[in-house]
Amino acid sequence: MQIKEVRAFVVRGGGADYHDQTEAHWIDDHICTPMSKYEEYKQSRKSFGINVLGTLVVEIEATDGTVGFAVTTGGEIGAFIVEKHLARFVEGADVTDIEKIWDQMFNSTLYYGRKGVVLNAISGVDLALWDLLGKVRNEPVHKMIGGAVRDELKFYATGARPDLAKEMGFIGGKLPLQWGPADGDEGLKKNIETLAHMRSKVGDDFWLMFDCWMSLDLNYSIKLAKAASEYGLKWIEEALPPDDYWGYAELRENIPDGMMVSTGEHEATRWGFRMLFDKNCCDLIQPDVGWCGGLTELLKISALADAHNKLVVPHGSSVYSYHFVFTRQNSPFAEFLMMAPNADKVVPMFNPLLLDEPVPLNGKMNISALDKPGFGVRLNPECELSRPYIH
Ligand SMILES: C[C@H](O)[C@H](O)[C@@H](O)[C@@H](O)C(=O)O
Ligand SMILES: [Mg+2]
Repeated sequence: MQIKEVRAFVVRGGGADYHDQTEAHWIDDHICTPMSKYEEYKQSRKSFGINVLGTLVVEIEATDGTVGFAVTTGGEIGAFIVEKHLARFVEGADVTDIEKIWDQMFNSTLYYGRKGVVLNAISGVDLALWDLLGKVRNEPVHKMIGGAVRDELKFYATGARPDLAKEMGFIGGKLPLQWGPADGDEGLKKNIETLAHMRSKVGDDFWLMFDCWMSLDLNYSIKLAKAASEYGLKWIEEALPPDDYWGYAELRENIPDGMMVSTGEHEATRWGFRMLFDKNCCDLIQPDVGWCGGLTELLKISALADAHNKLVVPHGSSVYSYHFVFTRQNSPFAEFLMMAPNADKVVPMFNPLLLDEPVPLNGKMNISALDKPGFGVRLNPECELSRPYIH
């Protein structure tokens, strides 16, 4: 069956650009970033533009009227790339031409893409193609990529309240790091006090992790890891900027035994992840399927990781990662981002953009929750989309 049309829309306020929150929210409350060295950008990540892109919605319609769609972070820039550049490789192709379309999208944008928002746009088209194929074949995506290797998936929760996450049945809690090098030893002490306080509330067996969101330097990362090991930190996440492969390799050589180094959510393509493996940067990679190149590329990244004995736990991206994680032996658990403003209840991750978006119940999800064609979700008609470019 042929593809008739590709359409790219934008929408603000949560959704796939989950940092784009309109009200007070833990995810924008004094979280340490590479911009935290600037006082004016310390309190709020929105102040330096973490939510500047907004959500990109990609719709792909087949000649029989079936429509597949996907959402990712990309906004108007992403819509421009989809409509003005990528659409030409999709329209007129067969719904099964997923590999060829990916290769043409990647190679045609190589002169200005390779990573970042171009790969977000490619990922959005790729995920929409998988959704369309599933709807045409009346199959959930997980059944088209090898089938589930487990009936139940366990989740850890990312958010400000690991203590509440434990009560909700999650296997662990990932805390956003709040103080960085600019806050000196005083700030490092506060980070450890937060960890110690949470450890006292959750007991010894519940996983606790720090998400450092690219904000540290190597010396600080090693000091933080060593101090945090007393409180059983399971992994230190994205401590350094994504391109500092050398720093990650040195961090991994110097962290306490038993602690893991994770990174990858802002990495893209099999080549980017090969660098992480070849330089021994990490124990666990966290590609975002909406940013790394889509499902077609994540399958390649996952196989490479498996050959290097690395775990693949995708950065939280709702149904787009759940279908994948269920089908991979080296993806034994998943991330769930707590998108309630106080991290005190479970709400759909891409709220309010998707209808039928499954969420973990008691920290777990059964494969039956994904038994709908494609990725099994619908766009919320109450979310007003706009189409900034038409090709
Ligand atoms: C909580 C972190 O600061 C980020 O907001 C989050 O998007 C990401 O790093 C994660 O791993 O969930
Ligand atoms: Mg992270």
